[in-house]
Amino acid sequence: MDNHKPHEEKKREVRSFLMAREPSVDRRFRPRPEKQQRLFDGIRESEESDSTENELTDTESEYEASSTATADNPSDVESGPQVFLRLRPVKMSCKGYLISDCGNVLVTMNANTENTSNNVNRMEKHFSFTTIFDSEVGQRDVYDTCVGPRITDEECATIMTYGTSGSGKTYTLLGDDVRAGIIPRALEHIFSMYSANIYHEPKLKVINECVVFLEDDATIIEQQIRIRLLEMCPEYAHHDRIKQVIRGDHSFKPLEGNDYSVMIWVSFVEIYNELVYDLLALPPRKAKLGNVQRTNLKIVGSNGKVFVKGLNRVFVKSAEEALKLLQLGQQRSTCASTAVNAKSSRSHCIFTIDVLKYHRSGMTTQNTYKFCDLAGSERVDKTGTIGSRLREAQNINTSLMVLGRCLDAAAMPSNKKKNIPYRDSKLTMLLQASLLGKERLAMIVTVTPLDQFYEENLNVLNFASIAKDIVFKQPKQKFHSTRYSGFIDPSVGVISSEYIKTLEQENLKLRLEVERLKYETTLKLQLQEEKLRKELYNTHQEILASSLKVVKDQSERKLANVRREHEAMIAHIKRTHAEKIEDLQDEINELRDANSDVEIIDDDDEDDD
Ligand SMILES: Nc1ncnc2c1ncn2[C@@H]1O[C@H](COP(=O)(O)OP(=O)(O)OP(=O)(O)O)[C@@H](O)[C@H]1O
Repeated sequence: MDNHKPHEEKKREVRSFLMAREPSVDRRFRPRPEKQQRLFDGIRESEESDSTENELTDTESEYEASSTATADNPSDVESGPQVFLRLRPVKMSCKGYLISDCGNVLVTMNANTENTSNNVNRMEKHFSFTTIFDSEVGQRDVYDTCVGPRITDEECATIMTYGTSGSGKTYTLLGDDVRAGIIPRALEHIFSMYSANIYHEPKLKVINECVVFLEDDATIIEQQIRIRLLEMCPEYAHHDRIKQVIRGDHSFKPLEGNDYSVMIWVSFVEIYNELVYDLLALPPRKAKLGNVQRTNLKIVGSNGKVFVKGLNRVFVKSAEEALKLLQLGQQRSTCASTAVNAKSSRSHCIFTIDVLKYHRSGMTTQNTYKFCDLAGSERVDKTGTIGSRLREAQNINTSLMVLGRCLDAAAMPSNKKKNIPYRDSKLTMLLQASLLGKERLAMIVTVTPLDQFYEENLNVLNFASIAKDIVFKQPKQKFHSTRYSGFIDPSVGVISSEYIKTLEQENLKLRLEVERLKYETTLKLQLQEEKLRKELYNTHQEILASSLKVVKDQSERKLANVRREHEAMIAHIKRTHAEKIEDLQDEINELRDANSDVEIIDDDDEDDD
């Protein structure tokens, strides 16, 4: 149970460690307030009756100020981010870190001058948390305290792990093959909770932070993307065992009711050296896993919504599929061996689970769970980091510093609130919704309780203390209006008479609509037929007229030719006959002449006789 009450403005003024300070800066020249103030004035007011008052004067103020003030109103704390502390198991216990008797305050003190660069850090400090998980606390309890209630209550939440390199951030989120982390548990929890109403087709999708209904061809494409990515995933041999372990650890209850359908999508994004990459990007066909071309994606802000443009959201049907994709993304993320962690994450990674719940009323609620594995803060001077590791570390530290500034601005009392500098880093841009209090924010701070990390741990704890002071309004649930009647399966569970009535009305409406459409279609067809017939007749007439004309012309031409030929022939025959007549006349004349000669000769012959 938490004991804080973030109400007094004075509380912030008495702090001496709000931000992690660069030890090399000479603090003597820092600007100081003109009016000197006694450090614990604000605390004494609320602690008048406290008998331990005098013992408090040589410690830092954080714990006293908040713990005493908040005991009477714990509900106030619930409205801010929850900040948990998890201590990594170490071989040798270290006296510098102690958990107070009340169980939610970490007391640090280090007399060893080698581990601290200034006197302030050597002082005893008290840091309070929502809950502290000692090194013996297992993954199950961490999940049940930090994440489980958010999922059971169906609240959007961002869960981020923050700490020095090697302190167990990735372990807390992912776990190992035996001790599942909070993400596998969350996936099992979600799929168990909605098991009866999981819809196995990607019909609704969040695109640019809006819920969109997918047509059949888009649904097929989404299924193909899902199958292709799953084919690339490494075989997750331990899944069955992990599933059994998780089910043994928790008893997730299915939600009651059947008047909704649920579709679940996952996405995985990496911020490396201030560039944003999609860890679930689909490679071009034939490209191997290692050859995936990484494209830097843009973060877009529109109408108060911030999203990564072109980020692949993948539809999943089971916790196993989602885990496979998580592993695939994990393989693609940037990690390297450093002085403190053999497999150190060199980037910030955000794994997002979107639960789209379509209600029969036509409303869709969107619950988003973001799991953010922040890269470890690092003292580059101590670890001797060089080259590309140094550049990574500088980028990591810068974005964490901006996150700290955002938390600091968000923690300001409302009358002193400044603009929160979200835009100063990609990480804070993406976490804007949770930093504004629109989504629940839980921060799991991981610490390796060893002397050698004392100063880094103090920075981390200071950072956490800022987050603890933020007060948010109650987060709102995201609603979308999307109509699609295909989701509800009436065969599931008991059907209410109201539901049947709605369906009958819907049915009647649809029948009438079908009749109306039929009538309209028939009318349209008839009109079209008539028009076509007319067009056909006209065309036919035109063709007939033109062919008639052609035939007429041709026959006239032929007739004229025949006539000419006949006339020529008659003339020729006439000429021939005239010539023949002339010849015959000539013959007749000759014969006549000859006959006249023969008569004369006969006369002479008679005389001779
Ligand atoms: N609570 C824990 N219980 C058991 N082992 C742990 C715990 N915390 C961390 N470890 C182990 O410590 C090692 C480093 O942890 P992890 O990789 O999670 O660190 P990290 O904080 O993510 O570091 P980095 O920022 O460099 O990526 C891992 O081998 C992990 O198994």
